[in-house]
Amino acid sequence: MTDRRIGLSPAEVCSRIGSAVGLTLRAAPGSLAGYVAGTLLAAGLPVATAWLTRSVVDGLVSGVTPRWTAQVVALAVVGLFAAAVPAALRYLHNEMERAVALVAKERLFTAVDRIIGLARFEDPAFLDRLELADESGGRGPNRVVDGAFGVLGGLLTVSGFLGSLWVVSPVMGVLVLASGLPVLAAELVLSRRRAWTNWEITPAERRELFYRDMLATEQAAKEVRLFGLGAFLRGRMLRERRAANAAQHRMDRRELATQAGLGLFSAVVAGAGLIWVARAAQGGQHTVGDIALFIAGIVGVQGAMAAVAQQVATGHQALLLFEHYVTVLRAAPDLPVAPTPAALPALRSGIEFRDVWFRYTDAHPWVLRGVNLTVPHGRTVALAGLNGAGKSTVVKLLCRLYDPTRGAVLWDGVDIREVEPAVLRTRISAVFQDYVNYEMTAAENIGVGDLTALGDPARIEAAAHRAGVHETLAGLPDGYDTMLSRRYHNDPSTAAPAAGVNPSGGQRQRIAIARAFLREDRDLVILDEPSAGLDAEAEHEIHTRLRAQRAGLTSLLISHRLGAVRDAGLIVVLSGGVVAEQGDHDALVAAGGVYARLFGLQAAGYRNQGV
Ligand SMILES: Nc1ncnc2c1ncn2[C@@H]1O[C@H](COP(=O)(O)OP(=O)(O)OP(=O)(O)O)[C@@H](O)[C@H]1O
Repeated sequence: MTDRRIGLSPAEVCSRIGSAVGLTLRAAPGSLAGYVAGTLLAAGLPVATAWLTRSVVDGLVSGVTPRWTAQVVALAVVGLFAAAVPAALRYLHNEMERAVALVAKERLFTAVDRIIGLARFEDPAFLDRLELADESGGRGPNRVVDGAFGVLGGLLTVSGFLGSLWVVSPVMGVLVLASGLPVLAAELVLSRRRAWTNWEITPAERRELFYRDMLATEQAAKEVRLFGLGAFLRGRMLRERRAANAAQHRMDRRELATQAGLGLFSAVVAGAGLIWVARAAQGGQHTVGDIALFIAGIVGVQGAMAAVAQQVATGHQALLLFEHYVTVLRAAPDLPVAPTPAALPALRSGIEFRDVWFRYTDAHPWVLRGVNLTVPHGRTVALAGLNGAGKSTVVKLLCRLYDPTRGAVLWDGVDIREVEPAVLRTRISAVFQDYVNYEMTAAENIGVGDLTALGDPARIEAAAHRAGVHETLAGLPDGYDTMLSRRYHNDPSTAAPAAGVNPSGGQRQRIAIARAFLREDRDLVILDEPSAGLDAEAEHEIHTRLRAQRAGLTSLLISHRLGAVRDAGLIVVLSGGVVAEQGDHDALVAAGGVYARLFGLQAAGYRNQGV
């Protein structure tokens, strides 16, 4: 996924055009049919105008007949179509664009949802590609369709006008056609360059978005104001914009120079042709109608050739961008999936880390260096250790958000890599250290823990009760339907939408715990710092509830407050990437190691405060 190549082989071009047309056909078949018919009709209209003009002009010179009158009427009808078709095409185009964008987004984010682990979301090149895929998936297919049928229509116009030129001078026809080839080649080079520029500026544009968020979101507003970061962040944001602008400016200059050169070249060819035909007409070789036809022909061929080149370039650029979309859609799984996944019966014996080594990438240091650890069925294991010891990493490996670099995580002896990741995850309930605050209603914030509970207020309230947050949520302006965000209204269509609220840190933590309570029937409960933001009373209360909740369940508890872990049947201390100590509280205190030192420090802190 980190491939930054820009370019497609002819086979890839055909396959991508097929994908884009297929996507459009599926999303908007009626609009596509109308658009193709309209494009081809629009292509024939200028040629029909030129030929009819010639006949009308010659008819005027030679005398008015009923046939001449019919030609005048036909010219007027063609004019009517010429006026109406572009507007109809624009309408159909917009219809197609909206329909295709919807289907493309659905497919893109279904593919993103299939990503098993987290590593891809930490790969800047993938994130750049995803950004372009989202952008090009919406408009890309339409541009490819525009390009493909625009080229077809353009070629139709070119051949029609070539016929006109041929009548007057075959040599001139060939010359004008040949003069279009450099235009086509130059436009192709430009389109490739523009696609590269888009790829090149995406990192700057993503960083610009980051600074924009820092400047305009409530989460960052406190620190930005207190630390006076506004000008600093604004400067950084504008620096990224300037870098992107500079790349686009270079591209625009290149395009301007190329197109000015091409325009001059076309003008010279057209001027030479005009002088030649005017001289020939003076010599009596051509009629007035011939001259009119020649002028329309040369302008038409050059205009249509330029339009074809432009369409080829736009289509080519759209294809190159569309490639990002196709690449994300067809990406190989980020973590290996077993061809025939093993069944995952209810946990009976326990979960084992067997000689697990792990680093986030080859460029990162080892976090775990041969961890051997067992979480026995029906028991609570507490994980302790200093900041950065690897406790949350153990949690991520358990949920298979990464695979061990070496060694294995076994569920009743079955390597979790052999199991369907979605099945494994249905067996786990978790409160992550960096749990999510969903900008949704209170009920939804809890209900996302188990989507089957979303329409079941009784279940949601029961979970909130147990997390000790029911009174708070029931007392909100709209009860459980209150939006837990002040950035969005719940229902903006109502005359006075209820105000959203920002829960306190501890309330949010209780909501995250309620979410985990919804999944109480799972085999494994993971609690990574579940009470870090709670006051002492709430912490005591929550731990009592969690203890009751965990009774008989298999659980992994991480907490820096060692008072909260002392009751765990087994306490495991991670240090230096290995299990440095393990045992129950008394054994570890007696051993006088890392745990005893940390516990002693915390206990002394409380004693010194006279508690
Ligand atoms: N996604 C990541 N990519 C690279 N390194 C990471 C990533 N996540 C964590 N690390 C590194 O791995 C090490 C272990 O981190 P981890 O979060 O597992 O520690 P922890 O024991 O949970 O710490 P804490 O007590 O501070 O929560 C740290 O050095 C951290 O910088």
